[in-house]
Amino acid sequence: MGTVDGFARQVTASVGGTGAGGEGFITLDGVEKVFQVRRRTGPLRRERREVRAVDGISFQVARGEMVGYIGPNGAGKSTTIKMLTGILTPSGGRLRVAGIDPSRERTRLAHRIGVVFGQRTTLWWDLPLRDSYRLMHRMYRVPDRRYRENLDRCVELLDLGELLDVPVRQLSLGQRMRGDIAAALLHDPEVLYLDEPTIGLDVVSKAKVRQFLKELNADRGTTVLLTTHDLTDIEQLCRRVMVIDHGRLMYDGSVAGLHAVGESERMLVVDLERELPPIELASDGPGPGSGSGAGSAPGSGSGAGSGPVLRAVRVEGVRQWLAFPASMSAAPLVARIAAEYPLLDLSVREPDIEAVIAKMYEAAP
Ligand SMILES: Nc1ncnc2c1ncn2[C@@H]1O[C@H](COP(=O)(O)OP(=O)(O)OP(=O)(O)O)[C@@H](O)[C@H]1O
Repeated sequence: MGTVDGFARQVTASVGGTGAGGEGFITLDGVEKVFQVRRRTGPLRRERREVRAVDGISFQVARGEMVGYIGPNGAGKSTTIKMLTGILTPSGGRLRVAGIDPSRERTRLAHRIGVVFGQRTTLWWDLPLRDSYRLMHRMYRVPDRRYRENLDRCVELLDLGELLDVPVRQLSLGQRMRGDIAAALLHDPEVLYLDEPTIGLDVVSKAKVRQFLKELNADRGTTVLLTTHDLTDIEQLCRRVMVIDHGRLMYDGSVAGLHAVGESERMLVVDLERELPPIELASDGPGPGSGSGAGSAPGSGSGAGSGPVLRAVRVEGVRQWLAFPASMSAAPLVARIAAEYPLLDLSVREPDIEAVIAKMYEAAP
């Protein structure tokens, strides 16, 4: 752990984006959460054990920021969010959201925050969406006009028109998620916590949710803290990302910086017109097979002087998996491949969070 701690200090110091001085809109200062758990160790014996779910985390988020909060399973993400909503009380440290201590003034804070837990719904299972929203209107005492405006906006942007009279239990996961996001926004919260908002969604639903969040943040200046296992969510939505592992902040900085620190790789998966030797492209020159049309057979050489920036790591018939540094833009590589190889189809795969974090550990001094 010592090495990793040293590494964490190094990356947060060098790439960190918390900004010194002043109080953030969301501020955590040495926040801890320790759970006491009992475990049966024999027929009559029970052992008490401490789980340090959050272990001294400090960061600040400015008003209007959209920040990714990522980490492997059990890292402490949900526990942090629960403390930020006031559901859980920290065991130590100081925490403020919009100047409010969440666990002490949970009700007051509730009017200023919205929460979406992707794995659970805040909607009433047997009621149509419209009725759940009416109940929330009353609960949060949202002025009528404001409520109607917010509802109309969410219905339009989240494409909920056809679904308002459908009981929640009959909605698909993607429809329910959009319904939940609308529910979290009816009272105009200044902060939105999203815990896995795209989990289990298909590509189209994910795109809808992401587009909506982008617009929400841009138009309304809503501060967003986003927890996800999908790095594409982070790539598309957040300029800043924090990584936690074992309850500690491992990294706080840009998404590109995360890839650089973790030396992670993205993958282009290409389908070619015919089987070819493994593709390799050098960073500073035309790829192999220049002048090749569909009829030529490009070789696997690379430009002089530098190593390959993209290389095939797997070949199966006409399909090749081409790895390249995740900090690089895929666009110029795609253009080169399309120009130089007989390309039929192509997709980009993002590295998963576990792989990026594993690389961070490997890279730790
Ligand atoms: N109520 C609880 N009682 C005891 N331990 C808990 C409790 N809630 C969480 N933990 C433990 O705290 C640690 C962090 O859990 P948490 O749910 O915050 O992780 P996470 O990063 O959100 O994980 P995931 O990505 O799997 O949702 C885990 O070891 C978990 O088992």
